[in-house]
Amino acid sequence: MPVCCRVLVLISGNGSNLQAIIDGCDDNVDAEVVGVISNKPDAYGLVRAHHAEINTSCVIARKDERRQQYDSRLQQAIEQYQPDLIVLAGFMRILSDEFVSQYIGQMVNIHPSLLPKYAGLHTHQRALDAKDKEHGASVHFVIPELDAGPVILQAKVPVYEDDTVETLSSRVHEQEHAIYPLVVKWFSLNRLKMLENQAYLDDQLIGIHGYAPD
Ligand SMILES: Nc1nc2c(c(=O)[nH]1)N[C@@H](CN(C=O)c1ccc(C(=O)N[C@@H](CCC(=O)O)C(=O)O)cc1)CN2
Ligand SMILES: NCC(=O)N[C@@H]1O[C@H](COP(=O)([O-])[O-])[C@@H](O)[C@H]1O
Repeated sequence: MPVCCRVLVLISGNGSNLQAIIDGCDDNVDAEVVGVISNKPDAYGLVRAHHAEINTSCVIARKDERRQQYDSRLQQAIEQYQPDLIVLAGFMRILSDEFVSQYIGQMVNIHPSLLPKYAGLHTHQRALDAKDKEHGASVHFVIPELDAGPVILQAKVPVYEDDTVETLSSRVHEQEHAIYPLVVKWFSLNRLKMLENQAYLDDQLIGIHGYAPD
């Protein structure tokens, strides 16, 4: 029985969020990680995918390659997996506007801050420098503007006076691993409901016109 939601995960590094999503796609979730794409050949997330018997691809940036050229190769790799949901999980490349515009509503990202605070890089250090009392993680839809897409789910953590980037990022990571699998489940349930509604409408059209649209 094919799953309702085919999930493709893009990574650049350790893949702890990938692992949380793999572990979260259990019998209670009608979703499956069908592939992992990395822009770094030594990303440990590729090892995690191999252990889970998930197909992988590497799309490595070439010297002096324009962003659009890279994205075109990335798109070819993505299309092989025919995903319903594309999950950026520590994928450390800014994607071109035309590339992202093809996947609006189908591509999500996890960002280590309480967006709209601290878009971009080095978020934990920035929160410490600002002496913030709270920090966290955000899952958002990806749009061309960096880290500016509609937020789907956030998790907050306290910031302690003796925190370092290491202690704070570890506390944020724990919350990331809780919320990202929830977002995958939410997206899968929404897709299932959409497919059921479409089937209902097709049945109604057969009743009215004697046929369903192609
Ligand atoms: N068009 C978009 N692309 C990406 C988004 C987005 O919202 N819109 N989210 C990012 C993820 N991200 C933070 O969550 C992020 C990733 C990478 C960078 C960045 O500056 N990358 C540099 C290279 C850095 C490196 O190689 O270490 C770059 O691409 O030049 C900022 C934020 C994913 N893409
Ligand atoms: N701007 C993007 C960004 O910084 N993403 C961050 O990269 C880490 C990847 O960890 P992982 O490889 O262990 O999932 C995560 O903490 C994620 O929030």
